[in-house]
Amino acid sequence: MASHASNRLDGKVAIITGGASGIGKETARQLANHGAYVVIADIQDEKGHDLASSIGSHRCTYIHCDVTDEQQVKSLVESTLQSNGSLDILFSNAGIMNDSKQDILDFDIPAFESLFAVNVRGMAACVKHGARAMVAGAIKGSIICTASIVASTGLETYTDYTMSKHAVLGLVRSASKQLGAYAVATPLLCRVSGVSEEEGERMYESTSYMKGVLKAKQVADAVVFLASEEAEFINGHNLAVDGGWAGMI
Ligand SMILES: NC(=O)c1ccc[n+]([C@@H]2O[C@H](COP(=O)([O-])OP(=O)(O)OC[C@H]3O[C@@H](n4cnc5c(N)ncnc54)[C@H](O)[C@@H]3O)[C@@H](O)[C@H]2O)c1
Repeated sequence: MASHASNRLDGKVAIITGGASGIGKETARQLANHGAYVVIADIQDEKGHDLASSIGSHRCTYIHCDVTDEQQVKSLVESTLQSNGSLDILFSNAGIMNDSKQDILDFDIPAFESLFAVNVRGMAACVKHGARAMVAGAIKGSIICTASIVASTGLETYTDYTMSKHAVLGLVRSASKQLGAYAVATPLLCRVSGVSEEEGERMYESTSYMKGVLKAKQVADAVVFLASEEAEFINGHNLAVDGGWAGMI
């Protein structure tokens, strides 16, 4: 069982989509360590259940939720409210990349549609139902979406992924205007990878403007900050956790 790092998020209830792996998994641990009750939502049931039990049933649970299905997203929010009485933090993080390079000359439209179903439609469904719950319950909550550095720039490849992350930025910018007084909505970092973690780290180290490479924990730390009272007046902001990369291009 993980140790309790602080009470910064005591009494807060969080949903993390795509919480069974990678950035979502690390964030689940961090939010729980800071005192939040965490609902991990994912389609990888075994990994999700294992993670929830390693964090501890008093601080975490797993719910199967495919974000491409709006009904499942709605039920996820409803059951979180029913079981925990609140929804204070929504980390909308589930996202995928296609295996193919998706160069525009060989653009695979069905693959693009499947990717958009998760990265864009799923993200919008989560923000919609999370925001509805917060507005209805007069909850001063935080909605945080994982975007990408490719939300602000183009790539030679992965056109569909790049398009989807631009869309996340548009979603957050619009939602933050509409929800204004109620929500903090912040897209986070991204880098593109089709290689192993170690290979990726070596690759990205050469493009980094800082010593070392970006780790999931550093993104999770930013989420903890955005979800905390200290970030109360941050709204509609595109926080780049990228060692200064985006500012240099
Ligand atoms: N890894 C990176 O370098 C990086 C960098 C920046 C941003 N991102 C973005 O971060 C987010 C998390 O990615 P990651 O790198 O941790 O990848 P990951 O594959 O480790 O985690 C993504 C999780 O999303 C889940 N998921 C996929 N489809 C889903 C669906 N339909 N419904 C619910 N859950 C679903 C997966 O099962 C997985 O557990 C994504 O939005 C990704 O685009 C990744």
